[in-house]
Amino acid sequence: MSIFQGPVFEMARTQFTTIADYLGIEESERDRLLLPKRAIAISCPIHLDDGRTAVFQGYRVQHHLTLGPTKGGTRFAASVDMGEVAALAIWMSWKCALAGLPYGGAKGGISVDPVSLSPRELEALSRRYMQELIPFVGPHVDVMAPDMGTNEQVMAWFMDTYSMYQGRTVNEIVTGKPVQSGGTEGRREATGLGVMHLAFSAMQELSIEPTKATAIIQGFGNVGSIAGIELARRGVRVIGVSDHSACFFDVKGLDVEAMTRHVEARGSLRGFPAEEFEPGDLLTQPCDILVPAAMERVIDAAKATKLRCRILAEGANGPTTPEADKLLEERGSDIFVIPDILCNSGGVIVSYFEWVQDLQQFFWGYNEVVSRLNQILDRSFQAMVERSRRDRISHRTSAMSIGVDRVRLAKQKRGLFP
Ligand SMILES: NC(=O)C1=CN([C@@H]2O[C@H](COP(=O)(O)OP(=O)(O)OC[C@H]3O[C@@H](n4cnc5c(N)ncnc54)[C@H](O)[C@@H]3O)[C@@H](O)[C@H]2O)C=CC1
Ligand SMILES: O=C(O)CCC(=O)C(=O)O
Repeated sequence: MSIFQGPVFEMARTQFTTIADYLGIEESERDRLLLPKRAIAISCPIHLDDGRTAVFQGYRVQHHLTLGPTKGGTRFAASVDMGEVAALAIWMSWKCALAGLPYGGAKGGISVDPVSLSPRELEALSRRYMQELIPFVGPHVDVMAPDMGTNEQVMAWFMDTYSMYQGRTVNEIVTGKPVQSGGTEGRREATGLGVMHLAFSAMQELSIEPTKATAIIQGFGNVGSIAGIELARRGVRVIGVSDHSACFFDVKGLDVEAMTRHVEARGSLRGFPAEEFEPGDLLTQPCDILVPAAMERVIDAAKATKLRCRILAEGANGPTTPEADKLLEERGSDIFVIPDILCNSGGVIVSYFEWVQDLQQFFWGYNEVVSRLNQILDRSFQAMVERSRRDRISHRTSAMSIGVDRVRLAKQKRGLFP
């Protein structure tokens, strides 16, 4: 029985089969491309504040080693298991290849609700996780970054733990660190900035005037809040916002800056002074730009038939199931999908810039980071749109096939040890 199980892994497998069929990849080559090279499971014991010892299950999956080190975020969430992490690592591979980054994909995480831990327990768990993974990571082996439930502070603890072990500061071991500790300008904002930039590219394609456009955002953490702020700053009316604790909808527009301040002060949107809305109905309200920026699989077949957005900007990884994808394709071109591996690629692109700066000990300014980020996003967006038009395929099939093809060609050129 495979160690990679569950609906999220099955989704990554189904998507890959669609791409492999489209690219005409032989059956014999498919497992080599899809199955992760390394999958590590660890147990992380820590002392809780009440004196008890608790053991948390952690994972790290490194998908392929063909193009360079592996790269990807670390997720702290109750849902984390080997299957979910493996799917996310596979998606990282196609994402990095689409952006032209010299990485294979990786992802890791701990099965824990980080909100249930005290600050001291969170630090202990973060440090223990990195410590257990020291034999399997390195600046030229596998480079972690933030994902759901982790942030700049967790990255600083990872870097410090690894550096103490090495006896010197090794900034390049993780990205997404605070600027004060070897991080880059722009990484904290990068994923949300990329979502906004690509939503603007899509609006241009559809001749939508941004100052007349509306947006709905599900998930108000790093990705969702920054995407919301950046859209609003450029004149888009954000009419719907939710997180795990509360949901708001107002056609007149919501004050996303005030919402961000509320989350910074209180940890979530709970208690924000506005009228609450039924979260189950948020994604299907009419809007120009819909940004799922929380969990996987929130747009299933039932939701797909009811979506009333013009642009689906996938800030989250894997928000749309393959069944929903089929239905969206059947609806023709009425929804412009910006698939996750493109839409949220701003994060890993600026992580790449951070790694390069750390290796060189030579740091860039914010404008340089954003300008280089936009260049890569524009190149990927154009490549996706052109291939999709040329071969009459969906944006997801187009974007993923560019990524898969690049990994496959690199593997073919390197050959197999006889
Ligand atoms: N942080 C990054 O740089 C990147 C993140 N992503 C993806 O973006 C998504 C969000 O990640 P982050 O913003 O970093 O995480 P985060 O931990 O900063 O925020 C997650 C947000 O989702 C909300 N949420 C959780 N369950 C929800 C539910 N059932 N309904 C509505 N909201 C819910 C949380 O309350 C929180 O506001 C994930 O899919 C992640 O893999 C993708 C690329 C890069
Ligand atoms: O910044 C990175 O290295 C990875 C970010 C990430 O986890 C993702 O793109 O899903």
